[in-house]
Amino acid sequence: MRIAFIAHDERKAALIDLVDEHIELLDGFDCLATGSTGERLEEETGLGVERVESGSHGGDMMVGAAVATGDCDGVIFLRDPLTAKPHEPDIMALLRVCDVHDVPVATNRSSAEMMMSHLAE
Ligand SMILES: O=C(CO)COP(=O)(O)O
Repeated sequence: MRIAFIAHDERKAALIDLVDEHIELLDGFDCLATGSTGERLEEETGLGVERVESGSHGGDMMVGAAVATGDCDGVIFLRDPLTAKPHEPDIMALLRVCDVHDVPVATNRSSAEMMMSHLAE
């Protein structure tokens, strides 16, 4: 099971909380994350992740490529819904490729919790 984690700066604390709460479950998974999200997850939760570029530098597209090639089984992407991002097209492309390949993608804490509960079963 390979899961990708991404959070915009305003949502990183929420993602860290979520990962912390499910750290035992996640330890058994292969985890992928965009640059600063991965750095903070490693430092603040101890979760081992494969880090790709920051979202603003192509990281969302790298996660999208993993989805397209069947190398990613789920994406937790806590987006900031209140701030426009210069790399919005990359974000939309990632969400689209998840839909194209029917890979679950959670974009807020509640849906991410549901994905975690499902993975725990
Ligand atoms: O910008 C991002 C997602 O669009 C996330 O990138 P970082 O994890 O490097 O902050």
